Amino acid sequence: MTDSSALATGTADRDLRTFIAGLPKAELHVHHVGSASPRIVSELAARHRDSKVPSDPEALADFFTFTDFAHFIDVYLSVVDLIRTPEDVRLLTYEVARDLARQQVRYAELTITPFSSTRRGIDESAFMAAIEDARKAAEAEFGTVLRWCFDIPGEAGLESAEETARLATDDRIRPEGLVSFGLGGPEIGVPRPQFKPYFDRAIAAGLHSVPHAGETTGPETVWDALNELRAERIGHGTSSARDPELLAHLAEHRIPLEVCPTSNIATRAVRTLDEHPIKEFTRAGVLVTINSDDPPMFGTDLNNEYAVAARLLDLDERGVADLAKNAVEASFLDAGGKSRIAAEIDTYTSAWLAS
Ligand SMILES: O=C(O)c1cccc(C(=O)CC[C@H]2O[C@@H](n3cnc4c(=O)[nH]cnc43)[C@H](O)[C@@H]2O)c1
Ligand SMILES: [Zn+2]
Repeated sequence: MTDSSALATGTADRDLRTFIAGLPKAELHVHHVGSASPRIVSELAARHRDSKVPSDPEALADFFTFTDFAHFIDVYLSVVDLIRTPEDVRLLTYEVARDLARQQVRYAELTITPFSSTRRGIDESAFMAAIEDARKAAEAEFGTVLRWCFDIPGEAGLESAEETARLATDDRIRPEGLVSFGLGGPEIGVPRPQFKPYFDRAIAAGLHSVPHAGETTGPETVWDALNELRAERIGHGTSSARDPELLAHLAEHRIPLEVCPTSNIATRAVRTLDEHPIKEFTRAGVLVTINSDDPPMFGTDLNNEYAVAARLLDLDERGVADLAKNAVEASFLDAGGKSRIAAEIDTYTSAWLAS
């Protein structure tokens, strides 16, 4: 783990970390390829030796040190290049689910960029079969429920938007686990409104709208995501803190932010953790959810992100449990699924506090 958590190592903090490790959780903003652990990356790099990605896990830590957001995307795409066959896709998905289950993640919405795989020659039906096979195996073997968000890699242009919308809305292709439609990649020079027709199609097909916005650009991008793409949650939304009217709107309309603190430092979207606007969000009454984004690439995991948030928001166990319940509330689970995980969080917290 990086020292991004900057937690003091006192007994109370160790206890809080132990509490977090056992707490049932939901993860709403985590990328498929960005979740490949050093072990998975090494295995894939060993399978595909012409790649520039190091197969030595130690060398990976250096490789995963980013100078800025553009450098991060460059490195990200070199890992995408390691996923070449349906078997690679299945391995990645299944192992990501195993890592989530180890952290007591009961439910995760995994952001997948199918365009990046289909344009590299993976057959679309084989791709969908691989993720679905891994999803069913993960639920049966680990008890972790996975759902998919298909995102447009914005910088790849409208061709990628068309392909992603087609894969997400064609009943003969779209996978059963698909619940939402997103937009990722760089924001600078990639205006959100151009993607409106694709989001309209996805929403008409029953998918939820969850674009990234305000990660590397200002609050106007978040407004565009709300007004043009009909966003129901915002990926990151970091720059919303600069616009009090926007914060009030997010709070009033219960539009959750998917906050990923360590990611924002690793990509240099925010300078230091102490400057992270998470406290402004909670103060304004915005529903904050805690997420890990691309955990191994950022030297973190979801448990560490909760510990970071607990420090920044000065939370005890009950406060952390409330954050975990925010994610359940903001998820696209049905009412029964939400109540089950929320009840599990309450039972776990009460037992912990009574012990
Ligand atoms: O796949 C391609 O061929 C391709 C061509 C041009 C551009 C792109 C992308 O921009 C891919 C971006 C990729 O990054 C993912 N991602 C992961 N973490 C984040 C994040 O914190 N913010 C934004 N995007 C992120 C995203 O899901 C895309 O798959 C691809
Ligand atoms: Zn993201």
